[in-house]
Amino acid sequence: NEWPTDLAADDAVAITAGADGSMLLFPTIEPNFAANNGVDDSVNNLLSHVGEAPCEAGDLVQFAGAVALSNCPGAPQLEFMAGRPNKTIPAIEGLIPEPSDNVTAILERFADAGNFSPFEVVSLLASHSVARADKVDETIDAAPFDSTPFTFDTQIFLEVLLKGTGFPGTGNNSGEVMSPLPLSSGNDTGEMRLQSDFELARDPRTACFWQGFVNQQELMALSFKVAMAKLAILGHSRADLIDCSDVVPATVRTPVKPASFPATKSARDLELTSGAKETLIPHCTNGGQDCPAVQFDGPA
Ligand code: HEM
Ligand SMILES: [Ca+2]
Repeated sequence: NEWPTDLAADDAVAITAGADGSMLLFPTIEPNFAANNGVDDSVNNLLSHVGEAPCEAGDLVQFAGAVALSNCPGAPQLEFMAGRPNKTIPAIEGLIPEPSDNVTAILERFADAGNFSPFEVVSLLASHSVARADKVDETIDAAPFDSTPFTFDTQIFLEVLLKGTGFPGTGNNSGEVMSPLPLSSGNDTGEMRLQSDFELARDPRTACFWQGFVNQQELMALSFKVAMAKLAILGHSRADLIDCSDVVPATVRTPVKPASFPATKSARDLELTSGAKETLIPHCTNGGQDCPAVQFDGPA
């Protein structure tokens, strides 16, 4: 867990006061909450900068996330608003969604935290395109969620739709379900799939948004940027902050390849659900299905 983007989200969602840096200010409390498991590397990495940075911890968390992301091809250049005041008490445990939570709980949590829509929740999960897990399965380190963990692309949205075939490392971990690419080879642990990603990709409330991002790089990156701008200022009023986006580096320009099926996979492995049913064709001139028969008896 090396990416401050994860920290940026965890720090923001645990709103008792929002994106406030409390994760850095209480480094022995919040990073130990179960849902923040794995964020310790990012916190340790940033802690040494708390005193030296010309801003408060909350700003540092969001800024570090934006800078980290700029190293990933395909990522949007995030907005950075500065001026979050420091916080004096840690967040309450239980506010960050767990990978074992169901879709209802996840959507309710995001709606409650910042009025996020199901579309915005799916947009934020583009982050899992550049994510690896250390703590879900303690027997493996840096297990990626898609096959391109250094590229901010739409592979995550495609790969989570594939039929799961096995577990990397060990099975039976809380919040983990079978992934389509579980085989390990040398330092490649095999792909890990979170139960929460699996369910969001298949639930009628979110499946269409999830599928809709596959191979829609621009739409995905822009939607993520917009949702992140909202997440980053949770608990703060935009008017109280100063737009310092100019200090966020431009994203590396390496081109991003279109989404593609990993070797051995094809459209046959897709598990597509949608709330949509085949179009009903009207039977009657009033657009409905029930009207008197239009058959008349006669010689013909
Ligand atoms: C449905 C809500 C979410 C759940 C249940 C969830 C769950 C997780 C879990 C369990 C991990 C692995 C941690 C580890 O074992 O090291 C992880 C990693 C990560 N998540 Fe999420 N997450 C959610 C939403 C988000 C959001 C909103 C963001 C950012 C906008 C985000 C960004 C990341 C990143 C960047 C990592 C990888 C960290 C690394 O590679 O070091 N996640 N997530
Ligand atoms: Ca990726």
